[in-house]
Parts: sequence; C-alpha cells; structure tokens
Amino acid sequence: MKFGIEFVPNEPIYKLEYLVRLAEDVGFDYVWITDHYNNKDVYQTLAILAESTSTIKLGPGVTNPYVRNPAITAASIATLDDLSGGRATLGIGPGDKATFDALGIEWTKPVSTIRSAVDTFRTLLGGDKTASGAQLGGVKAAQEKVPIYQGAQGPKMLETAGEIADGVLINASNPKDYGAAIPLIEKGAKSAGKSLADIDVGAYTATSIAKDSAKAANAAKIVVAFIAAGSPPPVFERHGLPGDTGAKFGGFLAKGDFGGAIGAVNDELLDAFSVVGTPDEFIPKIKALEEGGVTQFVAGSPIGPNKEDSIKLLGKVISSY
Ligand SMILES: C[C@H](OP(=O)(O)OC[C@@H](O)[C@@H](O)[C@@H](O)Cn1c2nc(=O)[nH]c(=O)c-2cc2ccc(O)cc21)C(=O)N[C@@H](CCC(=O)N[C@@H](CCC(=O)O)C(=O)O)C(=O)O
Repeated sequence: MKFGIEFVPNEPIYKLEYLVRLAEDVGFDYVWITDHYNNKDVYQTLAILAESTSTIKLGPGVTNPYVRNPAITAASIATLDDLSGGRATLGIGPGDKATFDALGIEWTKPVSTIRSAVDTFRTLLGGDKTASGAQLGGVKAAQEKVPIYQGAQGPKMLETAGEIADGVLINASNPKDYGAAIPLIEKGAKSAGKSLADIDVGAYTATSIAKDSAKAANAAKIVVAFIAAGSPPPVFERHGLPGDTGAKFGGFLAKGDFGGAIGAVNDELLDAFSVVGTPDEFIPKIKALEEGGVTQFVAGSPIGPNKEDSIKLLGKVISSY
C-alpha cells in the first residue's frame, strides 16, 4: 500500500511546508494539493514544497481543464518536475460546479474535456507538438513520463480513468464504494489493453486520527456533513442510509446550522464517509480498503484534531503497516 496525504492550500505557506516535510519524514509517498480558485495558487504552493522536500512525490490533487488551458497546466507540471528532480504527479478532475458558477465558466462535456486534456498533457510532456501546434520549448519534464491521476466519482469518469490514466483518486472512504468503482476502472483499463494492476487506485479519504477515538470522530463530523450533503442518492443506498440524508444535511448547511449538522452525524455516517479512530483502529480499516482493491491510501482533510500530532500518528500506522 502506498500512502498519500492531501492538503488544502488555505493556511500560511510556512505551516504547510512544515507539515509536508513532516509527512515526508514519517514515510508518506505522495502529497496532493487541492486546486480551488479561492485558495492559494496550487503551483506556487507546489514549487515551495518541491524546494523543501526531497523524496515525496507531489502534484495537484486535483486541478481541472476548465480554469487553465491544458498547455498551461502541462508547462506548470513540467516546471514542477524540473524543480523537484522528477517527483511531479498530475491529478486532473472535471472540477466542481460551484467553482465554474462563481467564475462564469460553462461546464460542458466533462468526460470528453478530460480525455482531450490528458491527450494534450501526454503530447506536451512527452516533448511533442499538439495538432494546434503547441509545444513546450523552454521547459522539459525531468522524468520520462509524469504519472497522470484522474479524480473521479461518476461511472463514466471512473471507466475513462481506467482507460487513459495511470491512477485514479476517488473521494470515498469505505470499501463498499470501491466495490462499486473498481469494476468500472478495470473495464476502462481493459478497453485500453491494460489491466487493473496498471492503475494506482487512490482512496482519497476523509481521515481523522487521534490517540482518543471520540476526539478523532468529532474532528471528522463537519467534513462528513459536507460530504453527505453533496452525495447523490445511489451512495446513500449503497451504505444503507436514508434516501433523504443529502437533503437533511444540505438543509443544515444552507442555514449555517453547523452545530445541527455535526450533531446529526452518527457512527453509521462516520463509517460510510470517513476513516476515523486511533492508530490501532486505523490498520484494519486500511486493510479493508486494500482488500477492496485500493493501492494508495490518501489521508484527506481534516487528518485529525491536530494536524501535526495526527501526521505523526499516521507515521506510526505507515511504519507498522
Ligand atoms: C462530471 C462528473 O464527474 P465526477 O467524477 O463524478 O465528478 C465529481 C468529482 O470527481 C469532481 O468534481 C472533482 O473535480 C472533484 N475534486 C476536486 N475538484 C476541484 O475542483 N478541486 C480539487 O482539488 C478536487 C480534488 C479532488 C480529489 C479527489 C476526487 O475524487 C475529486 C476531487 C459526472 O457527473 N460524471 C458522470 C457524468 C459524466 C457526463 O457528464 N457525461 C455526459 C457528457 C459526456 C462527455 O463529456 O462527452 C454524457 O454522458 O452525456 C459520470 O462520470 O458518469
């Protein structure tokens, strides 16, 4: 099992730099930096992280092909790869509606747009010219092939990821979600003459680890409330949750009733939408994901009540895994 960690670049860069160096020291293999227009710029953040680390692989987790032209993303990734001595990875997803509404960008044909963007990345990062004549001249990726991961949830996106990407990052924390996703990824891989073994299946989980189980659970509740509010009905069905779960949490959050939302998160919801607990409680949960076909466990927000302590505890999990 590989281990990744996710950070949202919305805190002082020196703090993020410290936490990522700590993650590298305790044994994480990947760091993924989220990309939303209203946070710090993902590539400037990654450049700083590249300078202050030496082994951890790093990249956007995930950017999208709408806010930046794919050729600009390819140049940014080639620059990151150059800066980091060949440690760049590229996480690409269809982006989210809230972003495009706020920026007045039309969100059309996400599957075809991702497909075309990945084709452009592979052409430019490989040093070739696109059909429209774009070519990277002043910057070249350090490594032969920058791995491209696709952020995906929907069935078509999952199948596309299996077909065209080297890895997939799935916003899900429970083995039941991978039971549904993996056959689609495998179908896509096979359609491209690959096998599931060629795809790094990343579980982009809502993680919260602490020495005290209850404190770990409490730190995850608000994140679980947002995930529940944004999940489609088939997900609730898969987890045996009431069909109105999304509307219930959507209602709390729309009113700004975060206390009500947190109070309504029970153990069933925590189990469905997060990985929480003490280090000893974490190991069997990661094992269950691995048995379900996950090959990279990504510790996503909130990570725990105290990020620094939780990264150290995750280091214990990694070293004993
Ligand atoms: C578009 C959407 O795909 P999805 O994979 O479910 O998208 C949900 C999320 O993955 C997407 O919003 C991501 O960008 C969210 N996301 C992030 N989004 C961000 O904006 N920033 C981030 O940092 C970020 C991180 C992240 C990490 C992991 C992860 O899994 C997702 C992450 C969807 O609806 N897909 C459906 C329908 C696809 C569709 O629209 N099909 C049409 C059009 C087909 C065509 O495009 O040609 C059709 O069939 O006609 C499907 O896959 O079946």
